[in-house]
Amino acid sequence: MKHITCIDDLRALHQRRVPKAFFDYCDRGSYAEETLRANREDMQAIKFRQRILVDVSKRDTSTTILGEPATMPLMLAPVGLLGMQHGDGEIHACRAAQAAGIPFTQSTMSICSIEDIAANVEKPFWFQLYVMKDRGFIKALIERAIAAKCSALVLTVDLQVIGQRHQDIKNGMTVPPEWSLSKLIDFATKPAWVSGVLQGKRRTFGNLAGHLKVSDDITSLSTWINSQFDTSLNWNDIDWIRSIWPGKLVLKGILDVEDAELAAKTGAQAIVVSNHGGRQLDGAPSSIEVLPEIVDTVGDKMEIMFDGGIRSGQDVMRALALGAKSCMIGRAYAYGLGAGGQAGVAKAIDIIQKELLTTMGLCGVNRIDEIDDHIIAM
Ligand SMILES: Cc1cc2nc3c(=O)[nH]c(=O)nc-3n(C[C@H](O)[C@H](O)[C@H](O)COP(=O)(O)O)c2cc1C
Repeated sequence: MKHITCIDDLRALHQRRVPKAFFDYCDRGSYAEETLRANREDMQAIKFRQRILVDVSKRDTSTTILGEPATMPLMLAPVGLLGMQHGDGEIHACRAAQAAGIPFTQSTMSICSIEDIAANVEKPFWFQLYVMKDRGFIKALIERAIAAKCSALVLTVDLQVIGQRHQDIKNGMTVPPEWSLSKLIDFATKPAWVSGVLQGKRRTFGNLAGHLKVSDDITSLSTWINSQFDTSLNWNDIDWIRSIWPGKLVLKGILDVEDAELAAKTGAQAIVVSNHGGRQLDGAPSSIEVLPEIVDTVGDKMEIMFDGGIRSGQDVMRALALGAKSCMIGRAYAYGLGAGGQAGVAKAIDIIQKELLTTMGLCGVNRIDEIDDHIIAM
């Protein structure tokens, strides 16, 4: 990994090492990808004030996230199917996060189960929940997260209806998965990926397999999932979740100031300002565009987390400057996982931390809590 100097390098390596269908699943967005692009373009439009001759010899990225110490204001976002980017991907990503001293969030749609991860890592991790129609299964899933000592529940609220990703359909990432000669040839040219995934514990949805009345193969479980997204889900259901989950609750997928105000009344400790990485409502604003207004409205009532378009420490600095307390990365670490397993995720985190430290120095700040909009060039 010596010649890997930035997240784009990890992305290029991921693209070379992992079959196209899985790389595209990670990389692309919904419909015309306007929101996916806006996440990056609006981020890059924010410019820093370069400050000089400030003593920046005591720079430190440490902070707290949900009241727990963290080495930097960064978390690994829930990303589905990590175990298809690299065998046992969820375990590798969680280990890298814990070694770096930051939280890892497991997706409901992961390949490893909650129990697989808990048995293979040293510290508690966060669990992300999609609420399905089968409330008996969801209750049991929350109870499994409690039993595994997960330290926060991240309830994703922006996926009642699924945005279409054209490229997934073209690549046969469908239910049932489509097999073509070109796909088989693609797999055959990625032997390291194939052997890694074959050596992994599972090749299906680990949190679902063995817990439903349908068969455990990926096609049956995908069909079940597609029939289970609950379009009737609403604010009242949060009380039901809170009656089962006693711990810290984070609502992920808030993009509108009115929703942020409603979220602040639920008793959740935090929200993630997010548009699901441009994978859901295409034409929605970028997360960074709406962040300041949401911070102004509810920033004193709950912890504001941010995601969408972060590919560098500079981007973390931008989100913090606009009021986020911490940031999640999705693709940035998934590229690392596809590029090189646990070492690749560790590299992604290390790149972002070093960039953040340097950017702090060049903007004349030493501590995370000194970062605010005074570092932005207006
Ligand atoms: C491949 C992929 C799968 C994802 N799966 C989930 C998921 O299972 N649950 C969830 O809440 N968010 C999911 N997300 C959204 C991420 O948690 C996060 O909001 C998004 O990736 C942030 O944008 P970024 O990729 O630009 O950092 C996924 C994102 C990607 C790229």
